[in-house]
Amino acid sequence: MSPLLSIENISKGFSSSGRRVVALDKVSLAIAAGETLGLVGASGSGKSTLSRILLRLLSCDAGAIRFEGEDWLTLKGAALRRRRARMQMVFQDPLAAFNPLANVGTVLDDPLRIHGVASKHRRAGEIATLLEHVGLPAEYACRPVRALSGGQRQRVAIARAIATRPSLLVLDEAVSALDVTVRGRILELLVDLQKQQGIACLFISHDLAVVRAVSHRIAVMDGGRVVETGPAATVVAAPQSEAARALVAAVPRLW
Ligand SMILES: Nc1ncnc2c1ncn2[C@@H]1O[C@H](COP(=O)(O)OP(=O)(O)OP(=O)(O)O)[C@@H](O)[C@H]1O
Repeated sequence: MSPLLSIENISKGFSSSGRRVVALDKVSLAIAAGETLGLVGASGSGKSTLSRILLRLLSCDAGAIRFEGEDWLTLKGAALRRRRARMQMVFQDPLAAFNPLANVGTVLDDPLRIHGVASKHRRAGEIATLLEHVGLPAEYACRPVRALSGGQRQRVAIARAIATRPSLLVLDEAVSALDVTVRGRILELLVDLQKQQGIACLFISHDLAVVRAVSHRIAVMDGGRVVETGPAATVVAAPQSEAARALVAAVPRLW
């Protein structure tokens, strides 16, 4: 069976102060339907560049991406907008993605309306269900986003991401700004959602402990390349690359 997502030989360079920086060098990865792939690497290894290319926020120099059987990088206009419903994202700072003056109900109503997920009279019920999925009471729909805690905002960001019934969530440092207890709860929520709804996830973080908590497989990036891929437990217990060994050594007490 072909994977849900396949990233094939993606390369990207930047020119910075007259110097050429190779951010990605022939990166290839695949994610099966319902699978969580953790993408981990030190700062500057190329993780965010890859996620921006995947989300069509940045173009690449070479390579191809297939998503749900389509050539993802050549999709344009209305076709791309339609297909975006199937690949949603959660970033580190949800306030940057929301209108902070909006209330939670509006934040969740937008994707339901824009992508035609639910008719007008069904949308309030759909919003209540989304809030329930992420562990928030239905009355939170009336609260302004800016009045929520960081963890609650990230729950709303996750609810918004799953509103369009995606097959893939891209989570880029999605729990990095949260304190340890809240982070643990959000990770539990993501694992539960992934199990209940079978959504595949690309979970990007510099923190191996966080990636290990949610991922089936882990890919390790270093200097713009994927240097190791394997089952999460194997990569953590027996890292093969220098980069993976360094990441494991950074969290020694966990295993
Ligand atoms: N717009 C840009 N202009 C110039 N260089 C860039 C640009 N964006 C990224 N880079 C460089 O590309 C490389 C990869 O950066 P990237 O942000 O993808 O890494 P990262 O693994 O996500 O790091 P971090 O965890 O710190 O965000 C780095 O050397 C970075 O300096």
